[in-house]
Amino acid sequence: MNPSIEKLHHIAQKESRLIIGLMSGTSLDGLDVALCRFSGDGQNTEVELLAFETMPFEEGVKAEIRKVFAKKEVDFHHLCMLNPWIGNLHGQLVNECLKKWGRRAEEIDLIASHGQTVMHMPKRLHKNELFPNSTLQIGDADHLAREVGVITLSDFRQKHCAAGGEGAPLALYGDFLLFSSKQENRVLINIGGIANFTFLPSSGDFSKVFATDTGPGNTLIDAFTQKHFGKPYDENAKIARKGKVSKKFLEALLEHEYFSQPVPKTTGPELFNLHYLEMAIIKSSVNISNEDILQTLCHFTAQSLTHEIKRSVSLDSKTTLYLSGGGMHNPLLVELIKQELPQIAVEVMDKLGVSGDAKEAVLFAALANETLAGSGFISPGNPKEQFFMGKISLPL
Ligand SMILES: Nc1ncnc2c1ncn2[C@@H]1O[C@H](COP(=O)(O)OP(=O)(O)OP(=O)(O)O)[C@@H](O)[C@H]1O
Ligand SMILES: CC(=O)N[C@H]1[C@@H]2OC[C@@H](O2)[C@@H](O)[C@@H]1O[C@H](C)C(=O)O
Repeated sequence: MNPSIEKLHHIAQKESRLIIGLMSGTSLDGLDVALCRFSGDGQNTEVELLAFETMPFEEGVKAEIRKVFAKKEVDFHHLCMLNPWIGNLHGQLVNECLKKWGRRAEEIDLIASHGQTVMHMPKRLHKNELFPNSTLQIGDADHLAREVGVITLSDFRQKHCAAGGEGAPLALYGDFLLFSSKQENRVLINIGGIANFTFLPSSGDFSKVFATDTGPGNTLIDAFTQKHFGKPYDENAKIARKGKVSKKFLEALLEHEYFSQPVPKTTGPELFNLHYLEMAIIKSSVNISNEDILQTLCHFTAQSLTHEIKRSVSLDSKTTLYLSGGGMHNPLLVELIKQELPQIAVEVMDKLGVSGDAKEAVLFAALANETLAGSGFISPGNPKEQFFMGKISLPL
């Protein structure tokens, strides 16, 4: 038997497994690397976050990714070369983390790699009946597996699409396994480039659990700050706080069919980008300062998120909201979210034992744990069918 397959079989049966979860999101700030210890599977899954790092991308790396990121037309040669290059790069960053943590590759059972999303094209966006929901993550996992010398699971979103979903938000599955509670209904909000939330009812009934993207998280705030203020993001909303909200511009931003479509739904910077922003400025025919624009963009993120929560979840005193993702460090955004949901307790994910910055990387590790040792998840297209996510790359 192939020794790697034998090893995989052994790992699946172990009492506990060391899994490294990797996430590189739409903000392109860096690679999130979470070292987790898992035991059990399904609703008996237990996770301990042993170490976490965000390994920042150098400017040159960001520039190479931006050449293809969410672009309708790209240099195909470049895309082809980026795929193995990012796989190797992620591998090197994992090796740096292992060194920092004083761990050897041989101790790690598995890597769960999300890769870098470069295009997300669900049917609701491409509107072409000939083609299915589609999404593309690059950073080839064979290269990553060889670079680190650890079996790697990757490309989780394809199976979700193949099974009838849009390929996101996959947070649904990990959130259900790791953070369900019998004591309270939970709304787990993640504000990355795109914002999303998962609703976990205290009944534990999976048929009532859902997750959806809600619109932009930080993506427009970041893109606008980069273009007009030459900074990667508006730290602590310092610039936005100098401006005031423009009602007309906000209304124009909120005027898109996406916001009235039923949940679950996904989106990305393919829709919410600087072009979208410029169109909204033209539509609202306002003459506002860059500071006003940033202030209004914070309102846009907060309102699209909270409107969707209010529309699709019946909120009561037994509901707590937990924040994760980089946007939870934006004090203005958090203030606005709280204002929109005055009756609901708002906490940070850290309260549930996993740091809000690490959550998404931990989630992919949880998906890998389930693929290896569990009985799978209920398929998005057929509630009677179980499905598993992730492809296997062997280092040898
Ligand atoms: N102190 C802060 N003040 C304001 N914004 C902040 C702060 N810290 C982080 N952010 C925001 O968080 C972003 C990074 O968020 P995160 O790492 O969750 O994104 P991501 O994982 O790339 O996104 P996604 O979940 O959409 O894939 C930054 O680009 C910035 O907009
Ligand atoms: C296609 C893609 O990469 N989508 C990301 C992105 O970032 C946030 C939001 O948009 C979410 O849908 C998803 O990531 C998280 C981890 C998810 O699948 O739950």
